[in-house]
Amino acid sequence: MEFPRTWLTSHLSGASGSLTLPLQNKMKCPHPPSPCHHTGYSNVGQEKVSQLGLEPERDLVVNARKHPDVKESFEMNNEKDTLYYNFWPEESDIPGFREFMVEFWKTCETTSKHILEAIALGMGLEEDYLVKYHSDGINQLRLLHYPPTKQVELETGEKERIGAHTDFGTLTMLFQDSTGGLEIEDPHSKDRFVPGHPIPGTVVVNIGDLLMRWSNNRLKSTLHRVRAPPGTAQSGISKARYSIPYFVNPNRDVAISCLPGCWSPGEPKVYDSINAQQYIEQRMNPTY
Ligand SMILES: O=C(O)CCC(=O)C(=O)O
Ligand SMILES: [Fe+2]
Repeated sequence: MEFPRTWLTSHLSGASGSLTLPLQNKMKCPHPPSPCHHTGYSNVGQEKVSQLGLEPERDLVVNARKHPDVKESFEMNNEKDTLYYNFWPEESDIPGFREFMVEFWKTCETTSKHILEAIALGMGLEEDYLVKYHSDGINQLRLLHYPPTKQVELETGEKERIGAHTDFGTLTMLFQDSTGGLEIEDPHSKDRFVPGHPIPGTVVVNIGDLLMRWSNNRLKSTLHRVRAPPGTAQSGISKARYSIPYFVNPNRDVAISCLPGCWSPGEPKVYDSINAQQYIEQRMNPTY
């Protein structure tokens, strides 16, 4: 999918500017301790993204957390969300940031609805079939900054920018800068990751777990991660990376059950029905 290049450049650099604020300013809007209230600023080492919410063993979670992701982030939800409301930096520290982000969030929401319409049509459903389950706008915009890190530590996996995971919700629109390092697992070959090279002016669209469940595995939520950028860093220190995922999620009360047309006696339902919010919270819990 193509976005106007100037729009993308100004949003990537403009929004990411908030992460270059001094730490004491960023800490005026800290992420609360609850993993599910996923808004505000998280410093390097606070979050560990993984697949672990799918496995009950607590010691695995504790182990994974010994190698936290080398990234900092600022997350915001719909301004109208009264459950998991937003935390903002002080206006005087970064004038216009809040207004800018709210507009950015809305532009992404409009675009996401077009993508949902296209997917519904492609699956032989009414154009608004999926959009109507997304009317509350439970979407999240996330600014990510991966600071410069020793290249060798990223190459060996001793440190991770973001560990291998699938996204939780319906779909993700991912804006990335030109640094590289995003890798996607080949759906036909387990553990083989291929680079998701940045293409100027485009946004990567990931299918999330809930859409995979909805579609009875016809649409796949692929594992992805961020490792060392390609090429050799002369200094031994890899470049910083900035990216902005926009996570599109169903309304909290939606029961995700196999979509009409995605199952038959010859193609039985793979998943039980699950509540959208319950699934997302199960995945969020081990991350903080
Ligand atoms: O930085 C990236 O490109 C990937 C981010 C990501 O996968 C996520 O936040 O879920
Ligand atoms: Fe992701």
